[in-house]
Amino acid sequence: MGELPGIVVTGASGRMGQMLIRTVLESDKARLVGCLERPGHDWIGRDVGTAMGGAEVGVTVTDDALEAFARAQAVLDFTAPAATVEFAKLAAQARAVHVIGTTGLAPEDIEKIGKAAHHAPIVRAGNMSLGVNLLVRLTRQVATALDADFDIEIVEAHHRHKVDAPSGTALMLGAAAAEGRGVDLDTVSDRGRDGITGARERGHIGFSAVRGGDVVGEHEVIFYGAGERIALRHMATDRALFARGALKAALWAQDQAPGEYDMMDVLGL
Ligand SMILES: NC(=O)c1ccc[n+]([C@@H]2O[C@H](COP(=O)([O-])OP(=O)(O)OC[C@H]3O[C@@H](n4cnc5c(N)ncnc54)[C@H](O)[C@@H]3O)[C@@H](O)[C@H]2O)c1
Ligand SMILES: O=C(O)C1=N[C@H](C(=O)O)CCC1
Repeated sequence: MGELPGIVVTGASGRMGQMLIRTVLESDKARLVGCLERPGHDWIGRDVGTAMGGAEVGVTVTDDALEAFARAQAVLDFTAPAATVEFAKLAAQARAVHVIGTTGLAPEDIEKIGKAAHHAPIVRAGNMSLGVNLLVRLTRQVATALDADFDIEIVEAHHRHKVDAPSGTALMLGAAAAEGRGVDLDTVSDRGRDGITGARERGHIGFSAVRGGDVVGEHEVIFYGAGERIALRHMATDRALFARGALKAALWAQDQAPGEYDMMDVLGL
């Protein structure tokens, strides 16, 4: 049997970074070959196992992305938009699979990532869980079945540290609802209502973001009709869910041609 695929985790000290490192270390299908943090971070030069408060694992945290990617088959990246755009370029250069969980990407970031995908497979999703990706499918299906007599509202809740809103997942759900209705999300999106907003517009899709405490991630799509309502809901209770999905994506993409993929492709939904 050949060597197991080597994985680099970016944003090693982050909430997701640490979860990804644990998931790779516990896996019998992959091995951890590198960990990245931003320049100047106090984990640089330390063994990542001891930096996380445990035993040594023989992987030193670095800020040299290209050197680390050159030793890897895949990069698991849950960091921040500017870092992810740079990592897409470098992972493509190293011909390594790039799994992107980072949310809050601007359209121009996504365009740059698309260019990098000409050289290596990139799997990008605002949510790596099976349940949420199934919820996306169900949302599209319900939105196709119901007309604009039903008002669609998407409500999401996350921990107090989250920096982007609406969440990447909420945007995936909104895109699915818009697709089901055959409309363009950008033209029907209602975000951040405040003040004298006027009555709700028929056919619009509303977004509300709640932030607080240690909520891992909750999403609800509600179709409000006259005298009835339908609610589709997902609750994540453990970040390991996203890390397992990311590793699954990295292993799946080893056999794929360069290009852009999402979790629907990975999960075969
Ligand atoms: N797709 C999913 O399933 C999913 C799940 C959870 C979180 N996320 C997303 O993942 C991202 C990270 O979330 P988090 O809660 O772990 O955030 P976090 O702030 O805890 O971690 C981000 C880490 O990235 C590091 N970082 C930033 N710039 C860097 C650079 N240039 N080089 C190396 N490291 C760098 C930071 O130092 C930090 O350690 C967010 O965009 C979040 O929305 C996605
Ligand atoms: O903790 C976060 O941040 C999460 N971000 C993703 C999103 O924006 O949807 C997925 C859920 C957790």
